[in-house]
Amino acid sequence: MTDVLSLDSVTVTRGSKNLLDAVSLTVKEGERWVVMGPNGAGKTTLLQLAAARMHPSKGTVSILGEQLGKVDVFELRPRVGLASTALMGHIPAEEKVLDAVVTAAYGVTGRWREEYERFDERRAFMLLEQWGVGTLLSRPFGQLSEGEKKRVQIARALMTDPELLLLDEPGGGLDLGGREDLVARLTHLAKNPSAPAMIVVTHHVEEVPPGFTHAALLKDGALVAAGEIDDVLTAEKLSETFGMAIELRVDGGRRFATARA
Ligand SMILES: Nc1ncnc2c1ncn2[C@@H]1O[C@H](COP(=O)(O)OP(=O)(O)OP(=O)(O)O)[C@@H](O)[C@H]1O
Repeated sequence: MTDVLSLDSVTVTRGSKNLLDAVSLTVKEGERWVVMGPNGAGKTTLLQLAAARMHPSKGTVSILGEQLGKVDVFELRPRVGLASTALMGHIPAEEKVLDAVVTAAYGVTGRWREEYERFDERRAFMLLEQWGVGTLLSRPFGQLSEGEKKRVQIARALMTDPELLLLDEPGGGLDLGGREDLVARLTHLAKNPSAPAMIVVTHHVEEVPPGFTHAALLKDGALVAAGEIDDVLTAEKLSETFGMAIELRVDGGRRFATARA
């Protein structure tokens, strides 16, 4: 299988701090990855690299066969779908939901011309429907609930039919129903063989959709473990990553973690 993303001894330094420290990781076509680690571990930094929105200080990053530093990132970015709260912050509050999705086809976050291709509008609508927010298409984006915004964000990330999909904490701020709905939709997407390779950052093992194939655990910018999900999401490795004794329960393909009493 082809490499979709490859990090080779990647370090990202800001001031005297290494946000990522000698990280090597390869994601192949068809794989579904989850990235976990404590606050400040470097998860978002990793996704920013994968989205061609940051360059490494040391090491090499190759995305879809193109090496960062040797490629025009503006040509590469539409091939990678990114959904993150930071990106969501760039969508103007008054932007209509449909436009918030359509504009991804043009690599912008605000509607900047009156007429978009009908094809793009149809695709945006189809994606909004798929993510259960089709009825909101005319609402201003800023008025949506957190859960609705998350789904619109994912629809937006899929707009360009990306070869790599990156979701940064898609379950953040969702209520129980919203989280379960998201997990079900991601499970469905993960099972689709024509869906892009995926990397999902999450804080909670409960949010890991069944069917995800790989996991990476980060701590202080370094990888604790990376590889097949059952080898990585273990009580022992989660305990090491989070610095506390963790008990893990697996039930119906879902995982549940608590502190060991
Ligand atoms: N420009 C910067 N200069 C200095 N430190 C930074 C900079 N950007 C991020 N950091 C720090 O780098 C570390 C990693 O940040 P990152 O956002 O990648 O972590 P994260 O694992 O996504 O955290 P969280 O779970 O809290 O979202 C954090 O300690 C953060 O404060």
